[in-house]
Amino acid sequence: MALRLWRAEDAEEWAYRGEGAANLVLGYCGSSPGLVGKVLRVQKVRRKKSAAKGVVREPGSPVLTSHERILWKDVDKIGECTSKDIAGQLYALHVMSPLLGAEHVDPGMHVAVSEEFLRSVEKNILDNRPSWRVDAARVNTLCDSALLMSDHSFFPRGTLNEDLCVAIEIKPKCGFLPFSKFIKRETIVKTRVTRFKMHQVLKLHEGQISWLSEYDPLDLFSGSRDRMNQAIRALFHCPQNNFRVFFNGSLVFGALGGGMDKDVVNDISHEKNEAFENMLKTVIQEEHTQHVQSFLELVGDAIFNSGIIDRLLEVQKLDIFDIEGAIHAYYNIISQPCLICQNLNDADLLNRCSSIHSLSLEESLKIVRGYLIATTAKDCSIMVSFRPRQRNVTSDFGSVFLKSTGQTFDYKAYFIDLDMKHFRKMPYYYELDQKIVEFYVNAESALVNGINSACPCVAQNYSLSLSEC
Ligand SMILES: O=P(O)(O)O[C@@H]1[C@@H](OP(=O)(O)O)[C@H](OP(=O)(O)O)[C@H](O)[C@H](OP(=O)(O)O)[C@H]1OP(=O)(O)O
Ligand SMILES: Nc1ncnc2c1ncn2[C@@H]1O[C@H](COP(=O)(O)OP(=O)(O)OP(=O)(O)O)[C@@H](O)[C@H]1O
Ligand SMILES: [Zn+2]
Repeated sequence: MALRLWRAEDAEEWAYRGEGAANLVLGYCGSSPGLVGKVLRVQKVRRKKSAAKGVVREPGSPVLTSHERILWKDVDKIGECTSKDIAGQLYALHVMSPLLGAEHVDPGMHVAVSEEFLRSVEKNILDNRPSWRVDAARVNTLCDSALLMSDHSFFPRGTLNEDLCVAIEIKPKCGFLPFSKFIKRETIVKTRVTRFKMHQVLKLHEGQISWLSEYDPLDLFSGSRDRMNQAIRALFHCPQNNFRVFFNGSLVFGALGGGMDKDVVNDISHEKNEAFENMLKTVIQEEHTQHVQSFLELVGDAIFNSGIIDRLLEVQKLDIFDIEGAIHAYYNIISQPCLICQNLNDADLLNRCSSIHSLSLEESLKIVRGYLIATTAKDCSIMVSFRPRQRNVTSDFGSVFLKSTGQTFDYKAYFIDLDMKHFRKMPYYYELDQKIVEFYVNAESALVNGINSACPCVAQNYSLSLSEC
């Protein structure tokens, strides 16, 4: 089945499921037994190429650049890969899965697809895609393969209650504060305010969001059940591209296509979304009207019990030096003068950074590898699926007991989007980091100096949260 080339007529069996910046995901709606319960992840290509986001590659040439082949030389066969899907699959399998736990990762398998299949898919799903995603990128119809993976919004077939499954998706982002000695005095705020919080302010200013989220990744990663539940409630309140809920594979809460869904904020005690409300009533046997609270409690408990978030934090922390340290190792690897050191005027810091420049190539590679792996872990998502457990039926899945209703649920937790982050993006990562921090520091001091001197969009949303810093 997997080796057969998929043709235009096969496209009808695939429905739009979602997308991020780089890939589009389709859910299988046909009846072929080998494909039921699968999703297909197809690559997109940006309509406008930017220096940071992509390079044009000759067909048949290796996917990895020469520096990336050195960086990932220990990953079997990845250097020779001429297909992005295969390279991505090898990276998820050999780099991310051992770190995050094979039981939480499905690296998928690649399947051969024809150009006509991809063209038909693109045409069929066009109306389901958010328009800003359509404007930004289209299906890469020149790809000859795609990635077939388990659909994490379902439980595997052949089990009871197979048509009742709720799944949540969380993009947790970075869950710790950096403490690297390479962080400049001007950006030291990074050691006390999360990247997520600072980035929100820039996103608001740039019109990517309309509200500042109160979600604090430090709560989700805290290891405290109460703080985790608080994080889940904040995600529910303002989901942006960080929280979604699916019922039997269909989105019932949050924004489709990774959209920021600009104007959505939700009230836990007064749910207005009918599809979500109906789903909750089907699944949560709550006599009162506390369905949302009970559901969020269930999500928090399952994530807490699974330990998945602790695993993720460990991998994120492979970013030991922060981008302000790792960038120097990048310049060692490309054997070029360090543009960061050239512009530093703090003698002590310069001295510390020069210690990185005297490291060996192997040590520099280790720093950048750690940084890039951590970047994947800071950008991936987790999907947790639930179904009510049948009485007296044994189950291979984890279980979570919902105190407020006395129900027991099976759950399973998986990571998605474990793509390799590109070495050539290191200078971009540095620039974005500085931009986020600089904007936040300016917004903060403008607010301290008086609300009127701050940019109006930030002032409106931001004055409340400033006191927390
Ligand atoms: O840089 P960040 O933290 O904004 O993360 C980017 C994400 O933005 P977010 O802030 O989560 O909305 C961004 O997500 P959206 O497109 O905003 O949904 C991508 O995941 C991007 O990854 P890539 O370009 O596909 O490799 C992400 O870029 P990487 O930094 O992970 O490469
Ligand atoms: N295995 C899966 N099962 C069910 N749904 C999935 C699966 N993989 C992805 N999805 C859905 O498709 C969406 C897009 O997938 P994914 O995050 O892999 O895209 P991406 O382009 O790599 O994202 P990013 O913008 O972070 O780079 C996800 O947000 C999720 O809703
Ligand atoms: Zn340097």
